[in-house]
Amino acid sequence: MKLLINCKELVQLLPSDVQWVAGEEMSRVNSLSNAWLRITGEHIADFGTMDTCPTPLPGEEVVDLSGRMVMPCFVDSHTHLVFAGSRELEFVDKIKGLSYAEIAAKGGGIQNSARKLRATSEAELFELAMKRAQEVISYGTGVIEIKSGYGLTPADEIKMLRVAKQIGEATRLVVKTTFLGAHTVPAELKSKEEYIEQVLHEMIPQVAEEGLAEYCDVFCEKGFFTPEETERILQQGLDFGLKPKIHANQLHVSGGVQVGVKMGAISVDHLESMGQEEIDVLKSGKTMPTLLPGAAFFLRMSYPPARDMIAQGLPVAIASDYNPGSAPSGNMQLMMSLACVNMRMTPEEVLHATTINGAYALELSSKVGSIAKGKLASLIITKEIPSLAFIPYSFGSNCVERMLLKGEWV
Ligand SMILES: N=CN[C@@H](CCC(=O)O)C(=O)O
Ligand SMILES: [Zn+2]
Repeated sequence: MKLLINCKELVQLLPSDVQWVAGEEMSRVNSLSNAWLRITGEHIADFGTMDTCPTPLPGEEVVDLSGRMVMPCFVDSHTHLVFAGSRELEFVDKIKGLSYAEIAAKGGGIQNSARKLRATSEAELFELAMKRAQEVISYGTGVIEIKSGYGLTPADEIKMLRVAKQIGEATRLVVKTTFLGAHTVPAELKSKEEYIEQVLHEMIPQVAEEGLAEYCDVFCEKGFFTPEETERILQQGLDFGLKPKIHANQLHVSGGVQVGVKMGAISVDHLESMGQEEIDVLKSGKTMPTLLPGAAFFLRMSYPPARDMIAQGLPVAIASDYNPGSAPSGNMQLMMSLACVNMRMTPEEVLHATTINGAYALELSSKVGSIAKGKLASLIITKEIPSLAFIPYSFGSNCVERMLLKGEWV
């Protein structure tokens, strides 16, 4: 048991039955000043203001957090954390003027990561991913989604998902895994149809049988997979118990949002290219629009229209998209800063987007994403900072002093 006392503020109090926070509501965050919080096992047992602070129980660890805020951990609902090697030479190509599509066309991009991943053993991949996992924890992440998609063969996709699962076993992170075989067509195959057949009839059944993923994702984009192909793949996923997610509308208005909502996708992610029609479609469904400001920043693309979406009553989640090509950072505090500066979201809005709305995108709203009795005690203890707004304001700094994951210090 642990009793945190003299907390400057408990930030983001929301009952466990709140699934997401949308529209105007995103601008308000419930907090409690000068507070205590008790942890029993992995969970938040209770909390209140210091005038009601209970007497510590025998053997209970009491921690004085004067000056520090306590917040729910970040929920990073979209990452490609398992990868081999880096792609900084492509970064230099981009600086010199090549586009994402041009780099992909000359064998770079996802193909480059696939070559590197196939040449890396499961044990090495695990070591690399563990370092990244530890780094993102130090920046406040406690729940993370990890995709496959750099293997592009049955064996290598399976290898990636096994490593992703191992990260959940070797750390106190909550890990959710997503099969993204349809990330691109591997260079060695002549026809896309041949690869789609492999995804449908070899990869999805095997991933499902081994229980390696909960979600199935497709890169729905010109030059990658069409909306019709996306639907076929996601339907096969559904038939095998994998729920849909989509990489949608990153480079073009791709039709991905429409397919996602039609298929009941848990989230559609990226959304750099959006029109009113896509916003209207999202309003008609329960799919979480997930914005990835790190990718827009790194690829120097226009940002998703977060203000329009929120003004029209939608929720939005923010995730890092941590990957070696388009977003080589898993720092969710930096994502908050990018969202505030480039999408004009307020600190309160980005807090909802990186906690409870990310939790919805992983079907975990009743377990994480806010401070509530019974939720997991996966919490950020900040440094001595003046306010919530200081976190996105002080971009590039780490405002996290310590992390508690599932009730334990890490
Ligand atoms: N857009 C597709 N997939 C990744 C990037 C993949 C890569 O360049 O390695 C993304 O989410 O941005
Ligand atoms: Zn991605």
